[in-house]
Amino acid sequence: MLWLDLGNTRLKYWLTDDIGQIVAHDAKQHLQSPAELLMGLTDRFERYAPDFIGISSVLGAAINTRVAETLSRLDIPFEFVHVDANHALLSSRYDANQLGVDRWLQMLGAVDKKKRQCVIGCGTAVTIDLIDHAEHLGGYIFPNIYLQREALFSGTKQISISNGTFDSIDQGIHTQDAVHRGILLSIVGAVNEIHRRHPNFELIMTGGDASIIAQHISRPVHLRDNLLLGGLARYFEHRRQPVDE
Ligand SMILES: Nc1ncnc2c1ncn2[C@@H]1O[C@H](COP(=O)(O)OP(=O)(O)OP(=O)(O)O)[C@@H](O)[C@H]1O
Ligand SMILES: CC(C)(CO)[C@@H](O)C(=O)NCCC(=O)O
Ligand SMILES: [K+]
Repeated sequence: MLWLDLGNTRLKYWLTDDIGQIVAHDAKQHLQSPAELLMGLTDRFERYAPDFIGISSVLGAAINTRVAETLSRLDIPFEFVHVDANHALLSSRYDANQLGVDRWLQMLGAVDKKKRQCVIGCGTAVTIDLIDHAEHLGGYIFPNIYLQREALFSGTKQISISNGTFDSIDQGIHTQDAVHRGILLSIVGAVNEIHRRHPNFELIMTGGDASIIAQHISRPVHLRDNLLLGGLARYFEHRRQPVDE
């Protein structure tokens, strides 16, 4: 199977074998032209000869249409996932027309009907979603640390920080430190506050910046790579052989 994640910044793909093991994967910046990027990848995908392509896209109808046109040339069945607020494995109180399918799939990848869970996605946006025994209660969306830094850079005269590392939440005594530490604290502080408000929810973190953030959380955090991939696989697996759960 071939799995595609068309995110805000990057296109990711995974090829899995019959038992769900990843045999190839990559992530590429798509710079607003994912259909063109995909076009350049079709040779590679053809060589893999997957029997199905499952897709998560948060790029909107116009781009999805162009992606579908590109994939049609491959002669391999493909399907975009749509949020299902009444899914047997995960229901949701969120407006299903608005909920990003990447958030939903990350939750689907993590959901455990016996638990209370807080799924934190650390990609282009940071998302925090609460799930109570397989019911999505709602969540929060933040700009990630780099977007926050860009916002400060472009909205102020005296802050011209465009590089540096996010490695501490102690108070800074230079602009550079104050900016990086303030931004990191905004996310770390939010997660700690979520934990204070929902102490029985297990913290689960995924995405490229998960480890940068997790180090500063005062509670145990389960770092989960590829939650979205897990959600994609679960979604199509469940559809093939629906189980009564
Ligand atoms: N090779 C890499 N390229 C880009 N970002 C990376 C890389 N490795 C780690 N990161 C970190 O991952 C973060 C992005 O996380 P993630 O990969 O989950 O999302 P994304 O693919 O960039 O965003 P989206 O899924 O919304 O397109 C970046 O802010 C960056 O700090
Ligand atoms: C929040 C992001 C940007 C996270 O990638 C994505 O899931 C998205 O565009 N969502 C739409 C808005 C929403 O989820 O309510
Ligand atoms: K937008």
